[in-house]
Amino acid sequence: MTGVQDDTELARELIDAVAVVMGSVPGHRVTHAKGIVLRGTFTATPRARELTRAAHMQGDPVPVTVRFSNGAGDPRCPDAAQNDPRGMAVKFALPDGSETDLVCQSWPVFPAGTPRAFLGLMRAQGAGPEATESFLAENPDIAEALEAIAALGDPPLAWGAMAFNSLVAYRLVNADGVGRYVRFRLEPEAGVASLPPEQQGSADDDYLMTGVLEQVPVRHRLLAQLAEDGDQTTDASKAWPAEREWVDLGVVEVTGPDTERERDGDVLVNDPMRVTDGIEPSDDPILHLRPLLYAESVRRRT
Ligand code: HEM
Repeated sequence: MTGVQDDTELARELIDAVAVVMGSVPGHRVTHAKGIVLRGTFTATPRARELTRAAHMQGDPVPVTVRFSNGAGDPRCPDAAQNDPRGMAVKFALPDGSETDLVCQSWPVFPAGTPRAFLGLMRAQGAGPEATESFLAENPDIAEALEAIAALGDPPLAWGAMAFNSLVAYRLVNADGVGRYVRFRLEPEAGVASLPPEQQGSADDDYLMTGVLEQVPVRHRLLAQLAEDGDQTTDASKAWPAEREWVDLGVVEVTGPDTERERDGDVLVNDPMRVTDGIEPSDDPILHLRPLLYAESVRRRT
């Protein structure tokens, strides 16, 4: 049995281990240290409100704050880094003044299904290639997830050419109280494209962050993959069968730079457990630990 104390300790251990692997720099986010905060709108499709009664899914446009980020812990990491878990976090401003967050990353699956398994991987990677090799030999599921991750085309051509996944599942609940488990994906309207290999060596260190300001408006469709009865909803390291239906919930349109957040001591936190009525967290243990992980990161960066 685990308690709040155990989870807080686990979060601290995990942050310590991740900081080594991700090259974290004190005073900055432990991961996803380099990013750009933008603003825009989200407009839901009619299909969205059939699945959820969430306020931003009823069809009227709502303002959003979007942060695109590299995954590394170093705020100076070059944007053309390989194998980086990049992020797109969307904060929706709801009509009642509250917020709901969607936190997605570029990997197709998470490497491990539980916080302890991920801690094992981080400690092995932190110890070096030999330790990693024997850890992966003992954990074939994690080795398999890492293969799926390595197959991703990285780095992207632009933020508007990359797809991002929630990986963890949520339950959408509609006005009749009918619930359905989903995983979210933000799919670029312009299509997915990688930076051509011949440009990777010469790309500007900030080409993603500065490029997006010239490319706005940038649009991502918010898709929901529908689970079917019997699909597991607590292990983000396992993809659902490819034939599961994808539903178009609406469009996130980024229109320009945000001029308010992260100034004068403002702390922007995107929390995957901050969800409004009509969206419920699944029982995924990684999802439930993330507020503690992110709070520990905030302690170290503020
Ligand atoms: C489904 C799995 C996960 C996804 C999709 C995900 C995605 C993200 C994204 C997109 C951000 C940037 C948020 C922003 O721009 O404000 C972020 C932040 C962060 N993530 Fe995760 N993450 C996941 C799991 C984890 C795990 C297991 C750890 C373990 C240490 C972790 C550690 C962090 C930390 C330390 C931050 C910085 C938090 C802050 O200072 O605000 N994440 N994550």
